[in-house]
Amino acid sequence: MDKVFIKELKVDAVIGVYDWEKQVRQPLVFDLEMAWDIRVAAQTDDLMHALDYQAVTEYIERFVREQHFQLLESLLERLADGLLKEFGMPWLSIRVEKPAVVPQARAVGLFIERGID
Ligand SMILES: Nc1nc2c(c(=O)[nH]1)N=C([C@H](O)[C@@H](O)CO)CN2
Repeated sequence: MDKVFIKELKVDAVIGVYDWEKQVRQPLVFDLEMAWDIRVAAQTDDLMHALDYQAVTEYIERFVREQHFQLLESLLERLADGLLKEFGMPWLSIRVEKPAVVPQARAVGLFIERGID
């Protein structure tokens, strides 16, 4: 299946298990791949038939701004569910990095795949 992707989308979030993390916004970096058959969009040259990566980006920014979780797991599971329902892609993968929060590592994070490719 064809894929639409978003790479290194930076969004500030209130996220974390520790008290200090509930008082600040920390950067998260998202990479997404979303399955989408691009042929109808290509034939019609019409955004209406495309998976609009700008609209997906704005959905993620709004979701992360409005929802506060302790675990990245909680954020990612709900975000994936929301994207599948809102945009109707059959499959997606999301990778999220929390940079510089664990001093020994450049970044930590998660990678999930949901739906059917
Ligand atoms: N699997 C996870 N491990 C940890 C998380 C998380 O969200 N998922 N979060 C933390 C802290 O909030 C961390 O970001 C600061 O040390 C620890 N481990």
